[in-house]
Amino acid sequence: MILDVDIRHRQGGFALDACFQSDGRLTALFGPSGSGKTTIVNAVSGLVRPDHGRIAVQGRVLVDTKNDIVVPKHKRRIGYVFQEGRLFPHLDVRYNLLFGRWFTPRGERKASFDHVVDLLGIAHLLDRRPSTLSGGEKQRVAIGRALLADPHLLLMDEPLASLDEARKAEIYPYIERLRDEGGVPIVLVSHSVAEIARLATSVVVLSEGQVIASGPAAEVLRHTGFFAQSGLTEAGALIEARVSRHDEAYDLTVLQARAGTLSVPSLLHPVGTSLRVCLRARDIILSLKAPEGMSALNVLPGLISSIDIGEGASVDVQLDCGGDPVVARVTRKSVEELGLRPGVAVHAIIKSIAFDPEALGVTGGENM
Ligand SMILES: Nc1ncnc2c1ncn2[C@@H]1O[C@H](COP(=O)(O)OP(=O)(O)OP(=O)(O)O)[C@@H](O)[C@H]1O
Repeated sequence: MILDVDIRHRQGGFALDACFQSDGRLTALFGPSGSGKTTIVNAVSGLVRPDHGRIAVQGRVLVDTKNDIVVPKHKRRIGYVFQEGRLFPHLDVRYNLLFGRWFTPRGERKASFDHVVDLLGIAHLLDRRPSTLSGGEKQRVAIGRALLADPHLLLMDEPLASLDEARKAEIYPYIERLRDEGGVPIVLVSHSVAEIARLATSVVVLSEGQVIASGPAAEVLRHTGFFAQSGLTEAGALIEARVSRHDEAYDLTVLQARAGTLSVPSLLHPVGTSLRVCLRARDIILSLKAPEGMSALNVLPGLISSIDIGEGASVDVQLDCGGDPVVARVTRKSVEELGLRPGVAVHAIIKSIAFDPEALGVTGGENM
């Protein structure tokens, strides 16, 4: 197990009671403001000492209050990347990066400087001072500095929150590479379901200091009810698809998933690239018959596997489309009127516009 957390902690009027395990290469902690994400991250890094409980990282116990174990912060080998990079302004990028190693025992310095620099695409920045870097570049250097300390876990507390959408889009591919090739598991605090849909392999959802869901990203994200307080509109199914061809005449790219073929606005990824696609539940409508005379390009036949009835007018209809899970958020009224129930064959109709290039991530193939 990469991360095993079972802690209780009180601060002011707030009570945290969090229990979850994660084996993911990138675990996202999601929840509304004040739900306890930073408190958990601080307890793992050693900035906060939980009142009760246990924390283990890669099998190594960092906190076990029953047995009076509290490993000091500097011995935990946890990398931390803050919202604002916190680089040393008087050192150039090279020395900021090298600073990361100083606290790691010599025999345990395994991360290769050149590999980390290459992974994060910062070779051309090595002689520059932080004040001359863009926000995204600063964050890449901050991530590099943390990695060069050979951490057992990398904590990222909303590392992209201060960046605009364009800068975020620039840095996502580096986080994907880090997840797939970096060799260090990551915990990412995020407010954005779109970001989680793109990056996470596991998700922990918090609400008022409690864990309300945790598990593989594809499993958690397709239950939109977990995201009711914020991010409901972005939740949906994660599926893997390969670029099968580019249709230049119509500026479209055709993807092949187990569920069927999907046409999306033209992508730059070469044929054969494996992509993670988020099919947002709110962008899908269901039809009992194969639609005709419709402008929607993407129609996936499937069988209803279950219906999640929660509070309110909407429900999640979970489908099995050729082995890919797909979820549609529809009204309870439609469920009744169409006679939807498990086992019924339907067609999921997805508007081409539902494929947001920002929600498409390159996947190493084992990240779902
Ligand atoms: N030192 C403290 N003393 C008292 N209360 C605190 C302290 N630090 C945090 N809190 C409270 O604990 C709760 C959880 O805070 P935390 O920062 O973990 O939430 P969060 O989910 O990370 O929120 P955000 O997304 O806004 O960063 C909040 O209600 C906060 O006001």
